[in-house]
Amino acid sequence: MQDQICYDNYKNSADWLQSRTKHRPKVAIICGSGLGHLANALESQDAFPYSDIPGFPHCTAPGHAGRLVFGVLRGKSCVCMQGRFHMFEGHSLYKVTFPVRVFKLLGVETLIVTNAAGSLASSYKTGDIMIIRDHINIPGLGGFNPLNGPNDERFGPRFPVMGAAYDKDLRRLAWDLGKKLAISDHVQEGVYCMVGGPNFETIAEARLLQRLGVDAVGMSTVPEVLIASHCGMKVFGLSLITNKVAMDYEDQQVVTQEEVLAVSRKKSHTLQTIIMELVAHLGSSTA
Ligand SMILES: O=P(O)(O)O[C@@H]1C[C@H](O)[C@@H](CO)O1
Ligand code: HPA
Repeated sequence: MQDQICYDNYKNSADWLQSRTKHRPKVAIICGSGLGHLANALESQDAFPYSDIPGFPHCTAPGHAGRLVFGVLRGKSCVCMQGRFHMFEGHSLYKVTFPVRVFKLLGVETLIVTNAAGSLASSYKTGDIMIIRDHINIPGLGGFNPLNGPNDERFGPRFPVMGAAYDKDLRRLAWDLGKKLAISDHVQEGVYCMVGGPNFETIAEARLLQRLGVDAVGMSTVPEVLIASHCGMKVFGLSLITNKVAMDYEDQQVVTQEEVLAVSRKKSHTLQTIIMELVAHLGSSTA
């Protein structure tokens, strides 16, 4: 594979970071579009622009600040990606997932992924939070997979099982936290689908995805989850529903990226609260 990344590149990046921060995080959080505010809640921060970190790609998507922030969240040492990399930016899937293997080498055990997504499930409302139960990988079904190419056994097996990628105990904990925080009316659990983007779906594509059992659609997350699961990390994912996907030719609702960002910024508070509570409970008997 032309631009597959070798072990030494991940190691070089991990060593560079370890020599510049005292934090030794067990938890990594990837902040989706408009959700990077969460990183500001970290205490005792050490922050690095992606452009300074060896091997890190450049972040070009709107609403993604492009900084890696180490710090303490609810008493736990964490590392937070304030912005992620997407396939539609022109990055290879190896680059999109580069930070996840760096996190593995830093000692991270749990990956929390977040994203903005459009809903196909008729019961979902804009502003709802969806706990990701499972995913459909449309680029993956077409052969675009960050695990393509020679397998490095130091990270994981050639043919990883993906049927239980989203940790059951963490999903249950998030449900319980939703009840405790009295926000369960806004919490859903469902199937996320990654499409390549950057265009939003046609009406025919939206109808197809709905028939496939997709509850929410976006253009990210799945590559990072594949790499994290491959190397044995626990994974937990949340989608913030920023819009309803148009399903009808008469539908007047036209989604724009400005709307996605505006809704995610406005509604990100609930998502941040769930993540902060979840992190606080990590390591307890239920997580
Ligand atoms: O990083 P995320 O997934 O939040 O980025 C947003 C959502 C879609 O993937 C894409 C278009 O809205 O940007
Ligand atoms: N489709 C794809 N990606 C998205 C959407 C959508 O409707 N909303 C936010 N990200």
